[in-house]
Amino acid sequence: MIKAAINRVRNRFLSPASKPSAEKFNVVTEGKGHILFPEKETVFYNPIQQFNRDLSVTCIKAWDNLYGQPKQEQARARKQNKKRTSEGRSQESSKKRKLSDGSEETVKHQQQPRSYIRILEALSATGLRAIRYAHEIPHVKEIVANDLLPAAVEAIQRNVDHNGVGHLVKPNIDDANVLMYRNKAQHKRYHVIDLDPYGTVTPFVDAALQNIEDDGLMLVTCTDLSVLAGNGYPEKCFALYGGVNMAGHDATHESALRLVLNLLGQSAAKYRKSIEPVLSLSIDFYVRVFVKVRTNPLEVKNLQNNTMITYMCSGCGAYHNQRMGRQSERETKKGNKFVKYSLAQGPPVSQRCPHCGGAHHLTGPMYAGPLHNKEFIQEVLRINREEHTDEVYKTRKRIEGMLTLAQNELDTPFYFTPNRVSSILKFQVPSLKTVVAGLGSLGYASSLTHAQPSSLKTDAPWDAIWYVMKRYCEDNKLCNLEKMNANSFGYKILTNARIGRDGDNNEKLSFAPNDESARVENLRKLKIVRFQENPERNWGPKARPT
Ligand SMILES: C[S@@+](CC[C@H](N)C(=O)[O-])C[C@H]1O[C@@H](n2cnc3c(N)ncnc32)[C@H](O)[C@@H]1O
Ligand SMILES: [Zn+2]
Repeated sequence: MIKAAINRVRNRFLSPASKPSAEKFNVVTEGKGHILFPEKETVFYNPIQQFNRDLSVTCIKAWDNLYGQPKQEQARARKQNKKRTSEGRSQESSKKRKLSDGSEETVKHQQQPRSYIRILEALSATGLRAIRYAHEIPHVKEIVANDLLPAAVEAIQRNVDHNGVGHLVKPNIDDANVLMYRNKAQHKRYHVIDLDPYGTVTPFVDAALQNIEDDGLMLVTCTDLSVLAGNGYPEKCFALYGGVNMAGHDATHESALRLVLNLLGQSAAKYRKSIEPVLSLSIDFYVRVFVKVRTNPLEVKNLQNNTMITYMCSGCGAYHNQRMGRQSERETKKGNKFVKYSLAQGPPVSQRCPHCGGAHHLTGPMYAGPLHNKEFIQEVLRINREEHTDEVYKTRKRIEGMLTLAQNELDTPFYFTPNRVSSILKFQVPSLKTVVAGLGSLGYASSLTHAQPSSLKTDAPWDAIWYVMKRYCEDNKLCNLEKMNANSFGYKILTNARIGRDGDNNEKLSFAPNDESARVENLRKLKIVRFQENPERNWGPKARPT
């Protein structure tokens, strides 16, 4: 039936006699793929997304090395053991080899990794991504490049032919959900599912989660940042993602990531599956998350505790996270350990912010756990450094920069921008290293974030952040209370006697360089490339072609 549909499309748009000739088209090369473009653009292609595609190639390779191949090997070993046991032979998988001096050497049998990876690119447009996966990722067995539009599938077929990857890439015309549910019915699963839609991914999540192999990698883009990170559509954000973003706050881009992960985690739980984010990035005008999915009812029980709501002060930006549930390890009378799940207690804050008196806004629920798996990032960075070149991977430096930042991020949710908090207190912003040193002297860790330049993640509570900022202002005689409006949030913070009441902190606080500030400074000195070089004019999300 699918073949018939493709043939229909092929016959309609591309008669067999009219084999594509490159002269009729402009050729665009990206990575190792070459795409033929008709002069009149009818199918979606955005060159700015090369970063997304370069990164995705590298991440799938990392997934293959860390999880895919080891799992294949385990399965193979299990199969071999079963076979040997049933044949009553020795478990040793080795052979004797005669050496020239007549002695014997034991040779371990090393199996070469076989091609096994099945990839589904559910929303493929030109097929460029699928074609690049075919050219650039080892151990690929099959890639389905699917799109709903006949013109897109015609382009995919043309590009597959032009690239000579017909043995790997299968163009398919279908609604992505219909295709994934049909696959499910036929017990056909994919190791990697890539969802790169216009706008939100929400309509495709349920089907994809049911169509992925255990321990498979799901790659998800959302470009609807006006909803996920803007301040105009809280109701739409809630409807699509089951939570509200931190509108107007510097950390709204991280809350966008956490909302997408919330959607994935909540949806997966319905099918007794859990997600593990291995890399979650806020990039230019979109978010891209990479999650490992597995059937694991025990892990699903952690979802409640791994979900939080966040109270965000509309005055000074202080935030307070509250997990939706509690869990603790207990022991039965017989000494058997078990986990007790219970209700969270609250509210953890009052209606008004204790620092500035501003109103608390409720945001979330959203994902509360770590955004990345550091081992995974390390492998992506290794591949990027050792196996890729600038010639093919034009965004290689940016991958290095962004992932180095991500790798060094603290796991604690959100961040603040010293620039913003200084403007609330109305004094000139201290350097990042000064703020980090101050927090470090009180025993708190800090890091940069990939999501926002000149911003700090810290495990310090807001009491400590405001205390450090206030003391810096006082010690350097920068405060100008007389000139401040007594109703302003800054004035209220500077005159708030509660902040810094802890005498211990008063003595410990120092802005002299320390290990924390040295670590953050070293990272800043790496001259990290966060933004894509030479973006084209008016670059950004692209509209659907008409
Ligand atoms: C943003 S583009 C994909 C870009 C592509 N992944 C790349 O890297 O260049 C989104 C594509 O999804 C297709 N699409 C939209 N809704 C769909 C659906 N329900 N099923 C299948 N394809 C769909 C559109 O025709 C469009 O080609
Ligand atoms: Zn406040």
